[in-house]
Amino acid sequence: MTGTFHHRQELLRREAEVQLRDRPLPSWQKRVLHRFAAERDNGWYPLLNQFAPHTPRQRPDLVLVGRMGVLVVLLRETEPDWEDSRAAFVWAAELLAGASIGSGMLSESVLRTVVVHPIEHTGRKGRSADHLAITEDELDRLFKRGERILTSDEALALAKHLDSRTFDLTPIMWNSQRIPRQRGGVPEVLQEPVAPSARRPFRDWRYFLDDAQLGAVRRSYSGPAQISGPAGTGKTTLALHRLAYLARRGDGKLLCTSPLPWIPARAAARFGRMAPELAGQIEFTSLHAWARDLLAGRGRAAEVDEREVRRAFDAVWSRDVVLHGLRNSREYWRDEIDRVIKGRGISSFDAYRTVSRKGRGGQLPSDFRSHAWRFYCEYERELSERGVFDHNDVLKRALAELERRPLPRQYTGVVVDEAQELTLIGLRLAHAISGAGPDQLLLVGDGQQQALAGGWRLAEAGISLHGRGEALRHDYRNRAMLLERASQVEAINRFDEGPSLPLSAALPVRGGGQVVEWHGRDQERALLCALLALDDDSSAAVLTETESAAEHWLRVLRDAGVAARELASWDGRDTTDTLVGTYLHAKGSEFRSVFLPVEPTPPPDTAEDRETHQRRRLTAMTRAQDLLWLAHPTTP
Ligand SMILES: Nc1ncnc2c1ncn2[C@@H]1O[C@H](COP(=O)(O)OP(=O)(O)OP(=O)(O)O)[C@@H](O)[C@H]1O
Repeated sequence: MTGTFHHRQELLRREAEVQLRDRPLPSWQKRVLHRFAAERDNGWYPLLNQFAPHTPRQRPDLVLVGRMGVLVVLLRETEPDWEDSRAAFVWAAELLAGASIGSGMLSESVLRTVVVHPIEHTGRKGRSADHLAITEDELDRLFKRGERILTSDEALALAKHLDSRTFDLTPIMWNSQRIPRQRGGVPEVLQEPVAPSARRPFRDWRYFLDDAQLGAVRRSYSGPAQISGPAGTGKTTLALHRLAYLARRGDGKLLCTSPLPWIPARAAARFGRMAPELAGQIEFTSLHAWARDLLAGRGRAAEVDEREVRRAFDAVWSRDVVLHGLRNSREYWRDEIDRVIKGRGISSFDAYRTVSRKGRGGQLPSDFRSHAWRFYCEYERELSERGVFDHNDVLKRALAELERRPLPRQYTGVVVDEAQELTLIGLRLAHAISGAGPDQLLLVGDGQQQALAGGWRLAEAGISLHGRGEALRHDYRNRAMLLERASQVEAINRFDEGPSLPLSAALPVRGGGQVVEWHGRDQERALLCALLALDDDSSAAVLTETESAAEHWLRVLRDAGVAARELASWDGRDTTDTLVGTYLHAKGSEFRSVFLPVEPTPPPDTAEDRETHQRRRLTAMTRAQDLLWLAHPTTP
């Protein structure tokens, strides 16, 4: 078998020798081409640049399409400039744009740039941000390593697509007209976008996007833009692809940030699985960490002493008699200060008196604002007496610092994920970091998943979308049954900026799924049994409303011998441990199975607490891909 295989490869090599005999290529380049041509029976289709060996500097000499993707090959005696290798990549990527294969549109992640040097090359080899550099004797590496992204039919269809898009590339050793269609039909490469359907197999997000996603990845936005869409519709996926797209078209830095501190690390883990070579060009950091680093870099105090801040608040709270009477919730008044007064940068009672408090409760007496303002002033006094500042102060100071002295070098682009959780000050800071120029700011979010108090409008931060908003619709995460169940949660969207869709309007890409509505007495036993019955490779999470319930379940799981870890500190890397954490910390994550036990907390007693609870519950439910387990304990 092996002998026959090598014999066949030798025949192909010789055939290639004959075909390329009259091309004025240096002999080492011919050897490389012969080697590539010999891989045809393994489903590799080479396309040679018709100008080779006088290929323009910023073009590939060869493009090779196979099941492992598309190789953009530069045959060079010396190391090319990074601009040349990137430009060759972008040239091939533009030819590929719009190629729809089977179940989706191909993303640029199927392309890799390879620089092949003659054997005597002594310069740098190996992987860099822009390409892999090898010598001709190492070509086997290209064929033997890597995962299969495409079927053979798809590879052929893609090779034909490239052939049809340019006269610069010519097939070697294969001919689009002559290779017969294989039985079962070669998928057509369509120019028309095709919406994904449940009938198609589920594909890898790194290589396949839908037309709405790909359109937004490649679109040129003349100013700030927004991506919205219900849970699981691929907003973060799109944002990561866009970061890669922008990174490949320039050498500037990009920033991927979020008001929720754990989101950027999880996004970075995903990006690393998609385009590790570009990771150095993108900063993944929370907005607070970014602000702190800016201040520290400019010699300004920036560390928040959380414990002392809590003490300052508690001191005022313990003295208060009025606010307790209006609403006896420490969290509510903490939010009023953090999210409404300081979070909006309000610095006078007059401004506070008239500010809109959308979603913050209408039943409070009209003079509550003067009490809340006094409370806030006392809190500020406590902070200054203790010589500390809180997270809002860090954002405010960073904003003032940027106004005083802008960044020496602007980011090429800034993506803010979970943008609905920003405070107004946070939004202003993000805008100040990015600037308002073309492609500089992309806000990604979903108002139906808003978990923290908000209530601002983009215009208050000087941002205007002017129609630069897209809403995604196809849910790639939640199987149909789960989506249907989660859509029953009445989660009100208070973040009504740009286009948006409720979860009930999302279209599931994958059918089926399992929703278990457990009724019974012994919730712990039932949950453990269901968890232990999962397949070994099933990622799972137990999600709770409160921190204390999360701690409880972590203990229960560990006591039962289940490998479990805290969700709050999880960075998104693959793990076989069951993750346990709050609904809030579940943002930016997903699991095959999600368990939602019930906890002994009194139900929310105000309309806005109920709203927040519903939005958080919707977020928690939509973390599940295949199985959603919901507890309904019966009292003894
Ligand atoms: N075009 C696609 N093809 C295949 N899988 C996709 C596609 N787009 C997204 N996915 C997958 O769908 C899941 C949800 O994507 P993502 O996390 O980007 O959604 P999201 O809209 O940001 O979700 P949420 O708002 O709930 O956090 C992920 O597993 C992602 O890999």
